[in-house]
Amino acid sequence: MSRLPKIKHVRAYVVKNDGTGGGADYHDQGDGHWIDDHIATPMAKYPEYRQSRRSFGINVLGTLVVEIEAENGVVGFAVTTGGEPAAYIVEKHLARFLEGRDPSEVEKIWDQMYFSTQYYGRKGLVVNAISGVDLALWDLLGRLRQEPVFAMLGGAVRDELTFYATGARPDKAKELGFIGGKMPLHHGPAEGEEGLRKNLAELEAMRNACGDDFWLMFDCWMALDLNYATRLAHEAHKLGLKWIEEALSPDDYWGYQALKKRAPPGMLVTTGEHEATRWGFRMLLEMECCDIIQPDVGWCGGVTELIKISAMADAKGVLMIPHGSSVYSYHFVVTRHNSPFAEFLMMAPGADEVVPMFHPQLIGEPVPVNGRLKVPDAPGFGVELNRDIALHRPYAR
Ligand SMILES: C[C@H](O)[C@H](O)CC(=O)C(=O)O
Ligand SMILES: [Mg+2]
Repeated sequence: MSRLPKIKHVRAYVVKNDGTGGGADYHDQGDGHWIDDHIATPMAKYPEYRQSRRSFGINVLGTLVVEIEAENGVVGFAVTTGGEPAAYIVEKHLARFLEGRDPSEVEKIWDQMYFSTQYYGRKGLVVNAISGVDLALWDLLGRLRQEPVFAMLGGAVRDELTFYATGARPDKAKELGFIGGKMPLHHGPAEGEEGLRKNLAELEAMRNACGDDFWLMFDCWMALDLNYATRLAHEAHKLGLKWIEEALSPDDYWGYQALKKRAPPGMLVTTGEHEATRWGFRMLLEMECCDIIQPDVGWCGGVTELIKISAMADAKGVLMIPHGSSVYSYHFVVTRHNSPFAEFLMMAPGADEVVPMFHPQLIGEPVPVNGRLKVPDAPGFGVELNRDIALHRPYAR
């Protein structure tokens, strides 16, 4: 019988979205940032949406902040994306499954959040909102038990994390001590042979700058078709590309299955950052779509669901390297043998220095030094909410 204080209140906030918000909505950056500089996307077939992802609304949702307060005044919180629509779902629908309940009932609460929203949810925004609540609940539980989340997940299996960096400057990432650099693919199929040549020229330039042994990867952000992805994989293999990421639509399980068969031996096919729940990842795993799954813990269902996803991948001999998500993934990665390294998203505009991934929303957010990080052992996820940022609670009850 748990002796924890009951949950008193759930609150959902949004952070003002003005194109310079950053934080958990890391695509919400100002002009001149590498993350919005002609990156290949499924919208790039429309020339007017090719140069900037903000032009088609990549940052329209903004950040969601969920706070869960226990009867004794202890507050757990989490940040993720989803903004105002997710805040509505949290306050108007999900909060009822937490308030008045024991915070240790994570499984039952998750089950009720998921199945009560299944008729309009299952993936995307709704599971994003569920993830935010689940992460805040784990944070609260850690604070109440005075334990870091990684300890509640079974404890660390290694002393520190090692990171690859995602950004437009793998050469800088190498200097900064990362084990690899994942570059955004800049040109999609609509830019034809010339675009393909430019993609390969960028890879070649980075290969020359980084040397033969440094990992280089392409992040294709769902932009390609099977034929283009297969051609890119074979040409890039000659330049030592380690993996081709999220080449196709997340719904195209059949395409991923074919790509994995067609990719050159030794090149890894990775995907999953826009996939959700044990059922979505079961499709990727059973259909043998990829070599690495990349769930985002703030989008795939939270820690409670990541436990199940990770176990399935482990049993299949597939690595799980979560997408971005800062401390929320670090606490998980350090506890699992099939997550041997982690991703760090370079949020400096030029991708040339290490800055906190979710700045300015988290206080005390740890960053890798020389590509390495010891996960802090403060209670919960070990970070505090920056109360100096403008938080807005649109659906206060
Ligand atoms: C660089 C990618 O287009 C995206 O912004 C981030 C991502 O997919 C990743 O970190 O992985
Ligand atoms: Mg990616």
